Amino acid sequence: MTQDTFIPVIDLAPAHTGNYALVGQKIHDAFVSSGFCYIKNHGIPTECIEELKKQSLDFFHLPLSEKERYRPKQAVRGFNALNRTIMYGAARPDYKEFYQIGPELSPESEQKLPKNELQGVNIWPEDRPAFRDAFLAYYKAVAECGQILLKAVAHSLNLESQFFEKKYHYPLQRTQTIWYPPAEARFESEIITYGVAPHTDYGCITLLWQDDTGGLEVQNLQNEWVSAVPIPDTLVINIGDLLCRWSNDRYRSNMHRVLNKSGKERFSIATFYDPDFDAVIDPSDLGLPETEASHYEPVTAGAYIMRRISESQKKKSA
Ligand SMILES: O=C(O)CCC(=O)C(=O)O
Ligand SMILES: [Fe+2]
Repeated sequence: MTQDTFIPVIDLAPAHTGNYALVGQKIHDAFVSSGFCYIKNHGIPTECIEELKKQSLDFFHLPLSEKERYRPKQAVRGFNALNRTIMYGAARPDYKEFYQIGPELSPESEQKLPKNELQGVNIWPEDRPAFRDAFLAYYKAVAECGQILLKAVAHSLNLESQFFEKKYHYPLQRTQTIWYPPAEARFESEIITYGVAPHTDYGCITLLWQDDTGGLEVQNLQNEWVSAVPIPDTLVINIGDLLCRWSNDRYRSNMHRVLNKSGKERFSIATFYDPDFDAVIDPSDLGLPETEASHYEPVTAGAYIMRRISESQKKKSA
């Protein structure tokens, strides 16, 4: 299998006009093998991406003491400095800085949900309204793309196209702009310092925009690392452990990592587009044939994601 077929480029254009079948078939083929694809015609305007990139790089280039004013009070929202986060199982913290925002619920919606740490308000640099505007514009645009994509994913699993919509009333959407500083010297020691250490994502679906630097690598079926080379005007899409579980292991949540060997800074925007906190994730929803047992008990999306986050924190302090 060549790299092109391992991480195929899928045109989302038909799905924008309601034709999910064609896109769904291609998504199915990608998600059963690599769990990754690129999508073109994702619908997010180039200016929207470029503006968030500009605003974010301006922010990341500020002195650390200035950025630290926006460090998280809760739910990892705001600015997270280098060495702040460590991937589960990793020897060292990730060599990246990131700024994260999440959903802000109306008081009525908040009341409907159990109190949880993923809820909260976003943190914004008060003197940078253009940063906030760019972030929120992208947040909305990428959610629209996510909704269309999920209709195609529903089709790919022989589910009605509204299947995911019903589980995404107030989605757990976390969007991060990520800055990987130039890091050549980091390869001299025997323990590699990853931009992001090898991992699978926790949730359902990840939509990633990456600049032209390169560095994202995905494990192939022989457990070798292959580059997810930057392709202009595309997003990289991958599934996480929760959709793998929901699909009763039909779809693969694949290992990936970031190694910024370029000697230059790298910039990406990751969106973890996950269901409602109280959405029940049950493989039986697929309408499994009698001969196929469900591999997993039902679990709520929020409980599952919180458990994965806290397990990772336990390993960090162990
Ligand atoms: O920045 C990237 O290319 C990927 C980041 C990633 O895999 C993650 O944050 O989970
Ligand atoms: Fe990831």
